Amino acid sequence: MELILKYFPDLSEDQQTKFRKLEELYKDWNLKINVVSRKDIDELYLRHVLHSLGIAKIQQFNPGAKILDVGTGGGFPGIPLAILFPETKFHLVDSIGKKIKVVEEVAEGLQLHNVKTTNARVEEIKGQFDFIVSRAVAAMPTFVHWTKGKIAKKSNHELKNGILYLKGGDLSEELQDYKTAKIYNLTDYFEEDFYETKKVVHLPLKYKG
Ligand SMILES: C[S@@+](CC[C@H](N)C(=O)[O-])C[C@H]1O[C@@H](n2cnc3c(N)ncnc32)[C@H](O)[C@@H]1O
Repeated sequence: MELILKYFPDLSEDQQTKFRKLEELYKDWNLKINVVSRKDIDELYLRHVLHSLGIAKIQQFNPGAKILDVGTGGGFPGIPLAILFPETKFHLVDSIGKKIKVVEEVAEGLQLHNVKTTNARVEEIKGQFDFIVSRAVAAMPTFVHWTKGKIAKKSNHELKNGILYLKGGDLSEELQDYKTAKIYNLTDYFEEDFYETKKVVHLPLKYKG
């Protein structure tokens, strides 16, 4: 938890309580349904919470904005971001029912009223969003295909509406068709090592009316 405060020192008491409680909830749920690997659960704050919050160093979400987390798994990056931006609406989607069950329970346990969950493939999700966030789900071409038409036209954020994706490795081949993609290195914002996933890719997408 100290790790979160090191980079996000202005958290309210309520946000701090939620971030603290999150560990207990995940440890409990992980005994029943394995959503976070055993090694990772001991490093929950570094590998999952702080890592997810890396997106917030690139873009602060506005109150009322709508964010879609595709392939959220156990709730990453969506749950930590929903604690950090309580006035922003998060829709967390995963195609595996038992993972969404854990996310629902965690969101309820933390009383995160800004989180909605759906057990479905993202291709089936209707509606439009300011940003689509994700980590470790699919290569960019597949991801762009799945999320086509889901970006809202009106933008009032610093970055253009689009995808914010936590990624690692050499992305040159994967991003070769996306000239407008910009890569941010998490090492510019954090001293900690995020293992293989050290980048946030911002891909602005063409607006749809
Ligand atoms: C490797 S896990 C990553 C989970 C989480 N984002 C994280 O980083 O901890 C990938 C997740 O994407 C989900 N997924 C894959 N394709 C999907 C699709 N088309 N729609 C929704 N979820 C999908 C899988 O069910 C799985 O839970």
